[in-house]
Amino acid sequence: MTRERLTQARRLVVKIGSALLTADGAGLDNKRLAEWTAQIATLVDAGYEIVIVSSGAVAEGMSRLGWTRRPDRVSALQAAASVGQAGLVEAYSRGFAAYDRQTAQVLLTHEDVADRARYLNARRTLATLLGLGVVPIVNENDAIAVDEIRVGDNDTLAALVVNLLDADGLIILTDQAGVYDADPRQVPGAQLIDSAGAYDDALVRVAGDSAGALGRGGMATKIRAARQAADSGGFTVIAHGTTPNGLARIVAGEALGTLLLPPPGKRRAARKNWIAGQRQVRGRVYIDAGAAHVLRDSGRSLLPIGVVAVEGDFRRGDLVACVDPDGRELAQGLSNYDVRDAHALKGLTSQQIAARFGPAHEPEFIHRDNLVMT
Ligand SMILES: Nc1ncnc2c1ncn2[C@@H]1O[C@H](COP(=O)(O)OP(=O)(O)O)[C@@H](O)[C@H]1O
Ligand SMILES: N[C@@H](CCC(=O)OP(=O)(O)O)C(=O)O
Repeated sequence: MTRERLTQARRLVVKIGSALLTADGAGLDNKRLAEWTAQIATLVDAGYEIVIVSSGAVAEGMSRLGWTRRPDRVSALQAAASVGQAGLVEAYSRGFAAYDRQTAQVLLTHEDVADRARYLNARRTLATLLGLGVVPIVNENDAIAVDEIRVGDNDTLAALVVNLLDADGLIILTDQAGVYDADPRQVPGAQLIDSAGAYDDALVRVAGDSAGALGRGGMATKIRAARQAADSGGFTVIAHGTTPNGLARIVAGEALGTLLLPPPGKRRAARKNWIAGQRQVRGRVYIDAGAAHVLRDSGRSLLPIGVVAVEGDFRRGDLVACVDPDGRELAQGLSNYDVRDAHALKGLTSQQIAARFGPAHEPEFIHRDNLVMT
């Protein structure tokens, strides 16, 4: 029954991890890659819109450069990624050319989804490519991404693309048949989970964060990605990438891999997804019990009168966290004030603000459209 919704999906993000793509440090596994391109080309011919989020740049670069050990130095990793990315896209475009399909390389950093204008640009470009019947191949722009602007792992990047494009679902192909009730590499008798709610607490306990030698996040980032995809109403299937004709079978509703479903009725507005996808919190806003109550229960804006203290260095439009009187983070949102104004305005009523600072000041500290509960 739950698998039925997969048969209605049309726009999909398919994430292929390093663990699968690279034959144990010996460069790209071209045979597997040919199988995925064949499957995806067939689905696109049948009317599906598919974005591939592909890892493997670092691993392929290492192989091309003759390195056997993953370097620790960031600059060496970035060099390997730039060498390998060229090989990666070459391999995909060769694969799809056999089916008369064009591919496009789209390299993103966190800044491309954090900055509103760049986010909208990325969305428009990807949507235009899909409209043209092109298969976008997305990866993180590892050559220039340093920690501060990095998404960090491609499971999360793929979920961001799901949110960006309002995709119906995410299929994460990896080197395990799905999510087990314990890490199958550590626990031999572990049982495969057929389906679960993306937000089920039990999932977090079963997912170790140990990745393979080439992967980055292990199962923990995949579960987090499923939650992020669920926030825009998308399902996630985590499945083994070498199952014959696996993608077509998954979208036909066959019980392959683990299906993680969004909670019923959950579909956050694209703008709120964008806020939730932000990583860099620039400040903290301590709110009183009354403000915590209206934020939690009535979905209203945060007004300065409910703010007790502020800290951090933020400007208007930056992301700040709202902390309740018990010290728990309750929400995140985009501040209407910079930190100096915030200090001056905290605790004041809207009338006091208008009287002291003139009507130009926005009455909300964070408008409810720019606020996401955490
Ligand atoms: N509960 C679990 N179920 C399945 N795999 C798990 C689980 N917990 C941890 N893992 C590990 O996660 C690994 C996959 O993550 P990773 O190596 O990052 O792959 P990829 O490169 O495909 O992202 C598996 O090989 C497995 O050892
Ligand atoms: N962007 C990196 C991969 C990062 C990553 O998340 O890897 P993985 O966990 O294997 O999907 C690369 O192309 O090498």
